[in-house]
Amino acid sequence: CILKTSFLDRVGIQDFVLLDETTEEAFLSNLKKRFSKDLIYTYIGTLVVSVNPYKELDIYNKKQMDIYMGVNFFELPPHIYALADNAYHTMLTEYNNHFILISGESGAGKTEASKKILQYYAVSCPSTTLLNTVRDKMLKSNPVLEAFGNAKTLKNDNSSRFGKYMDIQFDNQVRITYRQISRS
Ligand SMILES: Nc1ncnc2c1ncn2[C@@H]1O[C@H](COP(=O)(O)OP(=O)(O)OP(=O)(O)O)[C@@H](O)[C@H]1O
Repeated sequence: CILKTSFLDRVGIQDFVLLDETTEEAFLSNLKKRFSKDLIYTYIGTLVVSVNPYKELDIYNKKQMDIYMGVNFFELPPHIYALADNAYHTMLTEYNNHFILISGESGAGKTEASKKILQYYAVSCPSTTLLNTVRDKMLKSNPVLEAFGNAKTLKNDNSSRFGKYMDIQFDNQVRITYRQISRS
């Protein structure tokens, strides 16, 4: 069971900050060790390093979302949901804007990561029937954007041929009220 495996995530070092040696070899060896056990996420403090698994992992579901909801960032094994949850809850406590910057080479998994984050917010944020429309639009806009803006390249069969800036706004009851996507 993946859920159990996640809890018992003891393969390699979960946070590169804790590596004894700060060499490229030690970094890559830790990443490789974790990747061989399908542990694609590793922290560097509050950064998340993600390696594209190129296969479906059973770590993106409602059960996993519930586990990460409202839990301290470092209490559970590294996950993109922990990052999303941390940004959301820091926004609530600090009353200011937050951004998640996703970067990496073509095919690294940036688009997929952004979708996982959106899905997390769609499921975990409070909602109403009216606001569900915003949520649905938020999730359903991706295939349309990809249909027009993606193309097959040597590196990625579904490569985004545009930069993406997503703006998600919340009302005073921290419900998603608006989402805007800008392309460049
Ligand atoms: N977390 C993941 N789990 C399973 N497969 C993934 C994951 N992330 C990426 N992939 C696979 O890798 C492919 C490429 O990922 P993605 O399109 O997100 O890369 P990208 O970094 O956005 O690339 P580009 O810069 O070219 O747009 C996806 O179509 C998907 O098949």
